[in-house]
Amino acid sequence: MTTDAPGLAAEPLLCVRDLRVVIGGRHILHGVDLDVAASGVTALLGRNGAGKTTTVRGVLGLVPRTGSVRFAGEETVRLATHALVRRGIGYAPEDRGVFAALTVAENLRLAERPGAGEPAYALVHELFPELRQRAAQRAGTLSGGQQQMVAIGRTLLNGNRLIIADEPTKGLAPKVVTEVARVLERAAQAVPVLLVEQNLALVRRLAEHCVVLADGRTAHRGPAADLLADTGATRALLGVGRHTAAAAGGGSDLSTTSRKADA
Ligand SMILES: Nc1ncnc2c1ncn2[C@@H]1O[C@H](COP(=O)(O)OP(=O)(O)OP(=O)(O)O)[C@@H](O)[C@H]1O
Repeated sequence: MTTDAPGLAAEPLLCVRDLRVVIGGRHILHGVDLDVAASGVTALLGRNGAGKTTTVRGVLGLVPRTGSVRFAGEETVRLATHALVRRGIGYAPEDRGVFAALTVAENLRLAERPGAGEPAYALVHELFPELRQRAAQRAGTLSGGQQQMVAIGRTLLNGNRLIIADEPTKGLAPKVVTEVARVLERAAQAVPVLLVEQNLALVRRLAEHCVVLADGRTAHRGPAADLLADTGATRALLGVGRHTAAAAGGGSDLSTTSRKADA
């Protein structure tokens, strides 16, 4: 199930093969295969502790890794993080990384990257007009959804070719999850997104393709809709039944059905 790229018509933008990560002598990833489509949203799923965040860190060169990480046709596994960032990978971390005491405009200004050309404020404001309206507002006073707009807006400023969003809905109320879904939907119109997510309703709404990790390995790859329609597969791979996987709105949170391995 993991040898080719099921469901991807065009050459993937990001192509990860046999990614392995060892931290402090502990084998965390044992061979992750992952393709990110050149458009739209690809979801990275798995129970708590499956290795999703470590995979993202491996792709970004934030942890020592082996295997192959091809980005836009170039092998990058030996590149340092700053070189990967320069090649156009934008990262929106799990905690959003927004500076609460700074205004929206200041948060965006801090994300400008020298050498990346003119910052794409026009694109950011076109996708998220609210960020222009709230330019002078302190980011700490924004809603969770608006803060996510800032986090994603920053990744769009520098002409990035891929955005990695790490659990953007974690800990958010259902209404805010809907807001974040709209943010991601708009962002994915401009740039392909790799979405690490536990909320299956969001995955159902946004993602065409998905990759499921289990115990540091790729357990499944294919169209997201097919996986979420398959009760047996969602139960086996993610530990949830159909009523949960198919639910609309902000529910279907994998993190409520499995516990952190290290908790
Ligand atoms: N720096 C580290 N040192 C030791 N073990 C680690 C380290 N980082 C992650 N791990 C372990 O590796 C495994 C995978 O963790 P990871 O955070 O990648 O999983 P995840 O799928 O993102 O989980 P979650 O959904 O809970 O965020 C877990 O057992 C975790 O405890």
